[in-house]
Amino acid sequence: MRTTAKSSSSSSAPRRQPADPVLERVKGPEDLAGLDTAELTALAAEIRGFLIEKVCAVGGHLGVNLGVVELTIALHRAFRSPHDVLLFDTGHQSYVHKILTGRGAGFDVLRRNGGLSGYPSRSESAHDWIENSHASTALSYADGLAKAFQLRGELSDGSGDPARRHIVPVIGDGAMTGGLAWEGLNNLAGAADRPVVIVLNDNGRAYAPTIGGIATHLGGLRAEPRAQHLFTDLGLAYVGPVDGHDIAATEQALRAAAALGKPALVHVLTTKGRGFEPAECDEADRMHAVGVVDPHTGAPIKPPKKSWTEVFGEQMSAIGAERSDVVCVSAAMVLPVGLGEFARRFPERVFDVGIAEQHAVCSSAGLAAGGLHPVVCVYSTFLNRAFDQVVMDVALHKAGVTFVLDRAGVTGPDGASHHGMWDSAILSVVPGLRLAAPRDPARLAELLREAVAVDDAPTVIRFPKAVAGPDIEAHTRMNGVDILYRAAGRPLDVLIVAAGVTASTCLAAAEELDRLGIGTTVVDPRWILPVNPHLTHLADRHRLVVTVEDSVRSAGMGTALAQACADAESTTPVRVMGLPQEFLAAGGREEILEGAGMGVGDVVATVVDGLQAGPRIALEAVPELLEIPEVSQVAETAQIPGTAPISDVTQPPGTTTQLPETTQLITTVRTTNGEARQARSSPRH
Ligand SMILES: Cc1ncc(C[n+]2csc(CCOP(=O)(O)OP(=O)(O)O)c2C)c(N)n1
Ligand SMILES: CC(=O)[C@@H](O)[C@H](O)COP(=O)(O)O
Ligand SMILES: [Mg+2]
Repeated sequence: MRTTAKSSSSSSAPRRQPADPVLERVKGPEDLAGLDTAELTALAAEIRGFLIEKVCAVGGHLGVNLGVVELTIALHRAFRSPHDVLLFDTGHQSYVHKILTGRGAGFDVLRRNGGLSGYPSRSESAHDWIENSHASTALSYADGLAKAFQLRGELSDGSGDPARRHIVPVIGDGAMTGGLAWEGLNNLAGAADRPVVIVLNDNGRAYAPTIGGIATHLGGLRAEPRAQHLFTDLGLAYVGPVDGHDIAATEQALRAAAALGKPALVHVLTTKGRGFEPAECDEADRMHAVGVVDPHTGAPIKPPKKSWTEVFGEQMSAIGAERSDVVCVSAAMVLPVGLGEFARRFPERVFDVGIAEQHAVCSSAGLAAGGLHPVVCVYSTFLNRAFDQVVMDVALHKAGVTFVLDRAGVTGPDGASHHGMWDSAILSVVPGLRLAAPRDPARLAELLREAVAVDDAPTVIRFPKAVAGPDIEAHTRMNGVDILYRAAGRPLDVLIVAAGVTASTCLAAAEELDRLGIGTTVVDPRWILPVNPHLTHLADRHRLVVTVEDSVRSAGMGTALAQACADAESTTPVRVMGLPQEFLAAGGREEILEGAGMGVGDVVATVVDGLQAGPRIALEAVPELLEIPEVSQVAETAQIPGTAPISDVTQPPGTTTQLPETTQLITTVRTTNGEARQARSSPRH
């Protein structure tokens, strides 16, 4: 079957709603059955108007969903969800599905804390079988479900038995560039007795036009549907290509595929951004996803401030001009990761490999072996997929590959799957790997250059989805550790170790702690993993260490430092602050950080609590403390302009830090000859 794409009548503003909107009559997918052709056409227009109005107001995946309006209506007419299983790959195109399954009212709080998720969500609806957002998974889910339903006698066999279920994964052409999709396809195609209806939503783009042989092949099928094609060669029935904006034709194709009783692929052609002129004309990505934008022009409402992504893009471009051996690798996200300028200036040195993070990493090991220095630019959450390649193909081979992880830490509206909170944990176990977290734009520039200078190990730079704040100058740098704050005239009560952008929170906390009379030192190790050995020396000099990082606290910089301190027989307690080992919901970045106990007040409270709970030494009882040689060494190197050197603020004999409560008075100290010794002092009341 072949249909011709209708020309789109696009608008640049929400359409006026008719007096008796069809959409209001559609409370669930079952209400679609009774609609005639004119009503279905009106419904599609109303849904488009709804999407433009709502998504422009709150932000979200606009162009993506405008492209699947008719396809989603056809899917819900051809199949009986949730009895039949609709699986939206990546899940960013599920807005129309949400509208048709009774969730339209939630769009005012789309992607907000407690609001409607931007992706399928099982807690929202029985119509959502999976809650994905990482691409290329739907065919594997479909394969597993088909096997389960077959064993349970529930899988459709094409006979039309209403008790049996169809499984219908909907996957984009971009997602088809991911290796996992082909692993799923291989299994589906090899099981002639497990009919699954694969819907390939081909709009020719991921963000940018889809790359590689698959894209070429799909383009060939668009031009000449009767051409030899690999889907039938693999064993799948092929239906299409069909105009995905023609509801009747698409529904008919879906029904035909379902009746075959064997695995089939329906090739549906759609236009990303369909019906909204600013999106249809947007060369970059057809307004794939937007912030809050004008519903008429598509222009951002607030002029965006310079983001970490932009700072990185500028620096990367400058490095590209300095070093002809530096190349960049992106997994279908050249513009979102900030490589636009680099790509414009050095097009031959940017490789878009498709949505293929594993391949991005492994092929970068090849680029390094070939004498280049690759910089792999991905969102933090998507690196999870390529962990094995980081370990085996980069680290084991001592390949000089730099990873730049955008969207590290709390991201915000995309919710649980998109927070880049696992990178430090998984990378902390990779031998030889160095991980840096810049606290400000100047450090990003500096660390990126340090990273690309390493040619015998993986290096990683992580930064968040946020506005890049002002530079925070250090008072001094000691053995690679930046000393950001040292309370003048106060004892060495607490060492706060700030990872990357948590520096500003820690500095605000230090000022508050100063008001409480607590002697605080704030340092930024810049390279947060592996642990800089100097940190354990600094830890030794303080009564308490508090580490702060915007990644999961159970394994990262803090736990590594605690372990290093224990290995060095330091008795200074280490309190680790970071994100809980939980899936964090959507919301504003600051809101989520506060909710996770990562605010200024939380740092202050942790310090106060730690000092109250930890060991206290009245120094007259332990005169050896003052003889520890490193103290004077620290004093030599650590003088901070405008503040006292660290040795000057070490407590003189006979003094104690003024904290309000009675505390434990036994501790182990290291003496000048390196012995660990238990020291007792009399309680202070
Ligand atoms: C593993 C992974 N890498 C990157 C992304 C980011 N991403 C989201 S949508 C998208 C493009 C998807 O293209 P396609 O599957 O064709 O869907 P379309 O947006 O065109 O409907 C990308 C790269 C992702 N979600 N998952
Ligand atoms: C679906 C997906 O993974 C991307 O579209 C992602 O939502 C983009 O996130 P940003 O908006 O942070 O670029
Ligand atoms: Mg696509």
